[in-house]
Amino acid sequence: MSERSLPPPTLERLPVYVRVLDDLARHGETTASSSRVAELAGVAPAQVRKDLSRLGTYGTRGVGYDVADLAAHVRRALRLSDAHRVIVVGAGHLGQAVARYGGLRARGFEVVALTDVDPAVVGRSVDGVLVRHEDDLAEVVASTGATLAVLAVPPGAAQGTLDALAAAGVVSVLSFVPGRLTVPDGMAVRVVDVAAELQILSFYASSP
Ligand SMILES: NC(=O)c1ccc[n+]([C@@H]2O[C@H](COP(=O)([O-])OP(=O)(O)OC[C@H]3O[C@@H](n4cnc5c(N)ncnc54)[C@H](O)[C@@H]3O)[C@@H](O)[C@H]2O)c1
Repeated sequence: MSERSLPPPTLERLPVYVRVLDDLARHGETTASSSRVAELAGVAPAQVRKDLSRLGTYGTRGVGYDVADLAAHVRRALRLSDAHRVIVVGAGHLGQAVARYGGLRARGFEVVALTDVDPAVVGRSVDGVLVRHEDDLAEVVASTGATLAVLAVPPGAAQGTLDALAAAGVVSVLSFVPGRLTVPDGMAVRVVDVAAELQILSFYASSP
């Protein structure tokens, strides 16, 4: 199976495997069985074997997987071997928090610019990264080589900025904006709706 056509649930488990394998490597473990990876990832061992076989990786019977090789393989499947340059669109509360989050760089994502329309923030720097005017988006994408964007604008500005990102050549967007978006052709958008997630949790938190 081509990595382009991995089932979404498998794709969503891959970052968990990367974290688990990195932890094992940090603790000096060079090989790991599927059961060990499964235990640390909170997934069934058969599921781990199935996910990894979809990437064309198979452990050695009685030995397991080579931790470093497997981590490199999963990273390649996630295209994490290349450093990804990220633009944050909307330099408000959330956009600035994302740009300051050191965990992104640690995982291979470099925030290369923020954009905004508010003259109060355009020209400022957030953790050493310049806030550019949204009107310059195409030039910012071209000059930085960014392929990913984080969308953190008010809902009313979301569709326009998403379309502008597509026109500028950005192919993957993580959106924090609640509500429906029409995804331009050829673009992948993942939406994190914090309030909706909390609403789901409220179902578990309250007694009927
Ligand atoms: N703050 C949170 O905890 C949180 C949580 C979940 C979701 N969200 C959502 O994330 C988005 C951002 O939230 P926030 O709290 O950072 O808002 P914010 O008002 O602090 O920031 C939004 C920024 O977007 C800028 N902006 C407006 N139009 C723009 C455009 N066309 N191009 C570029 N920038 C533009 C504004 O000038 C502002 O700086 C909102 O849609 C919000 O609903 C926020």
